[in-house]
Amino acid sequence: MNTEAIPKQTVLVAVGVIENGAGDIFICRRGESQHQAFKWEFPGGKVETGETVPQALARELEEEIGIRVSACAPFMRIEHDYGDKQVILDIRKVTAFEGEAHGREGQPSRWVPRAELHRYDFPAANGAIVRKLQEKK
Ligand SMILES: Nc1nc2c([nH]c(=O)n2[C@H]2C[C@H](O)[C@@H](COP(=O)(O)OP(=O)(O)OP(=O)(O)O)O2)c(=O)[nH]1
Ligand SMILES: [Mg+2]
Repeated sequence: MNTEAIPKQTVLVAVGVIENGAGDIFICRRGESQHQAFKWEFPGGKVETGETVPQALARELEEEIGIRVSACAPFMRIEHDYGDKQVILDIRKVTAFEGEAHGREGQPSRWVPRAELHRYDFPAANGAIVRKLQEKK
């Protein structure tokens, strides 16, 4: 069978960049059974059928880190091919939320100063996000 002819699985992912009053960014570590296991990530997840990206982001951030998003704005969009999986990351800046962000599924999580983000091992697709967050304004 010619496997090259089979279209790769492509997933649309809603990703949240969450900042606190001190300018730190919230990140989580992916679990062992997940794609890109043990990498650090900006929380988020797959957009389900019938959902908009902001709806998916609000649902995922409630499920994964226990916050309620009241406003978000487009930040950037990245397409990346991991070989086994192709992802489209629709990254949104969370501009207003309620609740205390925490790893609600037992995953390690922390607030990190922007200037330290590059020290964390993120999935390959995230390089551009980290660079944009660290650009001098
Ligand atoms: N959430 C998130 N996913 C990312 C980032 N960078 C990156 O390449 N990804 C990839 C990894 C996964 O292939 C995909 C996200 O899927 P996910 O595993 O978070 O999806 P989900 O929350 O619906 O999780 P699951 O129930 O399927 O485990 O996007 C990132 O910063 N955050
Ligand atoms: Mg997820």
